[in-house]
Amino acid sequence: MVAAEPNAGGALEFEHRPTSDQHFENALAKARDGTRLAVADAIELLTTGSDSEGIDRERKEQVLEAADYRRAERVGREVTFVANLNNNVTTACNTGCLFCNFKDRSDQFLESSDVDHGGFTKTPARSREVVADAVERGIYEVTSVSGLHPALALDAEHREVLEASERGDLNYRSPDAYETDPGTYVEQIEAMSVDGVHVHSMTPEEAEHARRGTSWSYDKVYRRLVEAGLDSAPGTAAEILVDEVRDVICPGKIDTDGWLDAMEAAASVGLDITATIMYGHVENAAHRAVHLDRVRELQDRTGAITEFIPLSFVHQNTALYDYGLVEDGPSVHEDELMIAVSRLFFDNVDHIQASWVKYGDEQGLKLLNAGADDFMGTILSEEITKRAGGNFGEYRSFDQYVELVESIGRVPVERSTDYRTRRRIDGDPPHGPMLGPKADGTPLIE
Ligand SMILES: C[S@@+](CC[C@H](N)C(=O)[O-])C[C@H]1O[C@@H](n2cnc3c(N)ncnc32)[C@H](O)[C@@H]1O
Ligand SMILES: Nc1c(NC[C@H](O)[C@H](O)[C@H](O)CO)[nH]c(=O)[nH]c1=O
Ligand SMILES: N[C@@H](Cc1ccc(O)cc1)C(=O)O
Ligand code: SF4
Repeated sequence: MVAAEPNAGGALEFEHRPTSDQHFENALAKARDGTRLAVADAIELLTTGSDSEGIDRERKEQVLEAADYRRAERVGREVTFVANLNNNVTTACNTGCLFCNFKDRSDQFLESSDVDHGGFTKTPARSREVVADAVERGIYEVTSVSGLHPALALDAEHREVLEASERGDLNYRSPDAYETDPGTYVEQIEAMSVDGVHVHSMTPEEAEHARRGTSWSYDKVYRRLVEAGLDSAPGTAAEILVDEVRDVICPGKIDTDGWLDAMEAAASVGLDITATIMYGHVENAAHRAVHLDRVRELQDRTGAITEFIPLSFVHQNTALYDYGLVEDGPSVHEDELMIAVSRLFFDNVDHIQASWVKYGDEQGLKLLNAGADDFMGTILSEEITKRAGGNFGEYRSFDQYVELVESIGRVPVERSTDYRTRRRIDGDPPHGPMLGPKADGTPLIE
């Protein structure tokens, strides 16, 4: 046995408790034979049995083995990755999520401020330069998620509504007040759409910011963004899709139903979406299990989720840690079980990602033998994890990818964001991307 989950509810009194009337052995049998798992089964598997404290090593290995078997059966031996760039537009954000150290309070960005905050805002022209440089080097996807800068509006029409509003509660301020103008979401998406690059952007929280002060539907917002060049939407801002947890860690964010509505709207206008869970803070295994169930139902309704991405909470520089609400992030055992149970629970999502920026190489490889089959992308730049205290780096070369994937006897495969195009990588190094319009096999990083 190993130590109990460090933050399993802690001092917080939650309605959802990590117990069930299912038995671990029954849940494992269901998982092995591919029967659709219930929330109670997921609780048993995530806790290796809710009737005893701590994680049982032998049972954990049984769960990981079942997940590895399911992965092989479902997607085979390929491990995929994408040649992408991460371009965060701004760190200005007043939402105040207690797990996030990416953000800087927006008044520090005012023309009149002389505070040195270390954050940044990019104009659409600057975003275009950054993306154009990376496209020239061979990337074909840009992921862009940002703080909810008060000057950001969906488009010119939205800006007019916000400028005219007498309401003081809209988290809006004219761009002229700031040192750097981020433009509108539409301008940013248009700017980042360089030479057919796939633009992966606009989380549900950003979509909400892009309609504040109006009665516009999420459909309308995503439709407008698709016109501007948006190709798919990231399912971050999910955190834990149970409101009693959101009330603690991100009280300023949209609630569970809001997140689900926004994702469903993105899917309804034809966008692929991803889904995430950020785990290992104040929540317990029951919350994780309910979260998986809500995402699985969303996928039953939409079929639009290309991959599920567990995001291991990085605790070091966060308010949750400073306030003593958590002592740590998730343990290695919790990370492994989160990946494995995601694979076993999702009979309707093909791909489970091991995010190297969160887990590092060594553990990332282990997770590829515990249910995961995707190893993220090259990203080239990273601020969210780094600012929270993570230290697994900011970029990856294709040569590194090939070496890592082959070291565990699997097949390295370059993929497009939507997984519809794939290329097996073999032959001698140096390796570089081949799938994008300007990708000619030249290594991104030498
Ligand atoms: C920083 S936000 C940026 C986009 C937008 N502001 C939003 O909240 O949707 C993107 C995601 O990063 C993840 N994140 C932030 N801080 C983190 C941390 N300390 N550890 C792990 N993931 C974190 C969260 O899942 C969050 O939804
Ligand atoms: N593209 C992926 C990323 N990109 C980096 C994120 O934007 C972010 O900085 C970080 O993950 C913070 O939560 N990250 C992934 O984990 N997976 C991706 O596919
Ligand atoms: N790119 C991934 C994961 C991700 C994106 C942004 C993040 O801040 C964190 C994770 C997605 O599609 O959702
Ligand atoms: S997670 Fe997003 S909304 Fe929350 S504080 Fe960070 S940047 Fe702002």
